[in-house]
Order: sequence, then structure tokens, then C-alpha cells
Amino acid sequence: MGKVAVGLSGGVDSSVTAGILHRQGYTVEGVTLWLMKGKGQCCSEGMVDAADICEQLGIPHHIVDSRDLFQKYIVDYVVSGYEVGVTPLPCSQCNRMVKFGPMLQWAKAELGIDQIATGHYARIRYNDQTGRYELLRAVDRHKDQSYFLYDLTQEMLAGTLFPLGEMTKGETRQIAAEMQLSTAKKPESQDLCLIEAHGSMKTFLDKYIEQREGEIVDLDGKVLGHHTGIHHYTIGQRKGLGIAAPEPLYVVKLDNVMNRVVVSTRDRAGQSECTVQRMNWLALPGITSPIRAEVQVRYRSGAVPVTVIPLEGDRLKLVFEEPQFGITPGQAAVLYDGDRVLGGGIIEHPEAA
Ligand SMILES: Nc1ncnc2c1ncn2[C@@H]1O[C@H](COP(=O)(O)OP(=O)(O)OP(=O)(O)O)[C@@H](O)[C@H]1O
Repeated sequence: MGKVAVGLSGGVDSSVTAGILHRQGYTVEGVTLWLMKGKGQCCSEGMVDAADICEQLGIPHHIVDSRDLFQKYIVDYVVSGYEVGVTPLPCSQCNRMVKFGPMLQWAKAELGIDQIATGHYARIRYNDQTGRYELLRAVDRHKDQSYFLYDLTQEMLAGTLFPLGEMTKGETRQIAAEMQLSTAKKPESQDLCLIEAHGSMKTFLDKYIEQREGEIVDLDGKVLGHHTGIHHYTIGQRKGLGIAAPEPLYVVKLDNVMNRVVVSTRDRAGQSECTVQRMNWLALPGITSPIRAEVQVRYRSGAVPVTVIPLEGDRLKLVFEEPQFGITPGQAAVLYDGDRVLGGGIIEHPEAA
């Protein structure tokens, strides 16, 4: 058995990942990335819980100060997106720029270990016909995190193990209990660590973005109300608009130039196409002519049929079979062929199309 550096957040999933690999005979070292500046409670608690797990398993534990990377690639990225009416997806960017890339580099340079493992729910397999590493959905569909992992490179997939990809969350908890891991009963963390650390996205953003009040208008430009700053809104949002209307209204556009939130009734909120940038191909090297696939445009939405049309550079046009609701610039559009991730990219602002 080889050596592996396991990314430990202090949660039950990564604890079990380390436990399983240790039990299988790997030489395991725990690595915790210190992510958030300030005395974030989740980071300090996570570091201590991760250290405790390593103590329990009798393996070394390392803390890597990654606060500058996290500030640059996540905090600054998220804030600058919201400022211009985009709702960035921090998790996929964090995985590529803060977690997998730097962790592989650090493990190689400092420990001489060229393999890492995390507690993500997804699967990786090598396809000898194409010569490419493929990313697949987790067996536990409800926990599947492949959407957040589409932006990993071939090198990152080649150097990574996801032992939980074949398991259900129930099995993970059972193993944690059997191994008597100190994190066995820890509650699920929220999907977004920035929210967990700050209480809400609004609290986090208000630290960085000045409140600029403006108008809420309908698609015809009629003023229906006022907003407290476009960064407080997201596409598809229905609640909290403060407008009394006969039919429910949804946010369909955040216009940073006019400082307006545009809303519409659901029947006019659908979109039949969008464009995508910064496309990262995984199962395929790329496409030169249109293909049919399925696309997922949000973490919690289902995959829907789409025609994928290559544009110049790393851009694509997506034409949906049925109009889609809540297409949000800044979120990822991840292409699937069944369980297999073909690749993914970032949904562009309609003005960029
Ligand atoms: N600060 C960190 N340092 C090192 N690895 C991390 C860190 N945060 C997350 N990871 C790795 O990424 C995986 C997925 O992280 P995610 O934030 O989705 O947590 P999770 O699914 O709740 O897992 P866990 O129960 O381990 O916290 C974790 O299981 C862990 O292996």
C-alpha cells in the first residue's frame, strides 16, 4: 500500500476517509488547510477536531496556512462577482485553486507523497480507451458532489482518491461509529462554508460591499419597489422582495449598470439558452461540432437535456430542450453523460453573450 495525504476538515466524512485508508494499510498523513482569515470558529474547531482524529488513528497531522489563497481565490472572487450582479460559485473554484492543486503540491514538496484523498462524494476512474481520467457521480445520488468538482484538471484527478464515492452517507456514519471516531456524531456542515462562518451570505457580503439602494423594476421597466443593494439578491429569488403583487415575482436579472433588480412572473422567467465561459473538459478533450448531453445548472437542480454548441476559445452555447428557470450568471453549468461528467464552465452574464 502506498502513502496518501488526507484532507481533513474536522467533519465526519474526511475522518472516515482517513480511517478507511488507514485500515486498508495506507500510510496516511492528515492535512488541514487553514482557510479563513479572522478567528473563524468553524476553522478553529475544524483544526482541533482534525488533530483529534489523527491522534486517535496514530497518524501525523499538518496544518497548512492557506488563508491568503482563500482570500484571493474565494473571498475576493465572490465579492467582486456580487458587486457586478453575478452570483459566483465558490466551491468549484475552491476545490481547484485552494484545495486540490495546492494540497497535491504541498504533499509532494513537504511529505514526498504524490496522492491525496478527500471525503467528497464522487468517483474517479481511468478510461484506457480515451486515456483520460473521468469524474463520475457518487453512488449516493443525494450526496453527489461531482457538480463542485468539474473544474479539476486531469493531473488532479490522477492524484486523488475518493473512498466515499462508492458509499452512502448512512454507511459512512456507520463506519464512523464502528471505528469510534470522535467526529462520528458531528452534524452535517452547510453547503457553503462562507455562510456557516458568517451566519448568512448577506452578513458576509455587507462586510465588503457598500449598500447602494436602487429600483426594483419589471421586464418593461416599470418601477415596482426599491432594493437595498443588488448584491442582496440572486436570480430565481422569490421571497424577500417586499413587493405586493397578484402573482409571485422572481428575480430574473441583476443590472449593475442601472443598479436595478429586474423581476418577472414565472411564465416570463424561463430562458431557452445561455453561454458558458472557462470551460473545463474532463471526459472529452473538447468538441468541434454540436453534441447532445445533459446539463446541471445548479447544485440542487436535476440534469436536463441540452444541445452544446462550441464557440471560440473556451466558450460554449447551451440550447435547452425546455426553457429553464433560474439560470444564474456565475454558477456552473456542468455537462453529464449519464453519471459521467463531460466537463463544465461558468454561466456568463447575458450581456457577454
Ligand atoms: N479545511 C480543509 N482542509 C483540508 N481538507 C478539507 C478542508 N475542508 C474540506 N476538505 C476536504 O474536502 C472534503 C469535502 O469538503 P466539504 O466542505 O464538502 O465537507 P463535508 O462533505 O461536510 O465533509 P466533512 O464531513 O469531512 O467536513 C472533506 O471531506 C475534506 O476531505
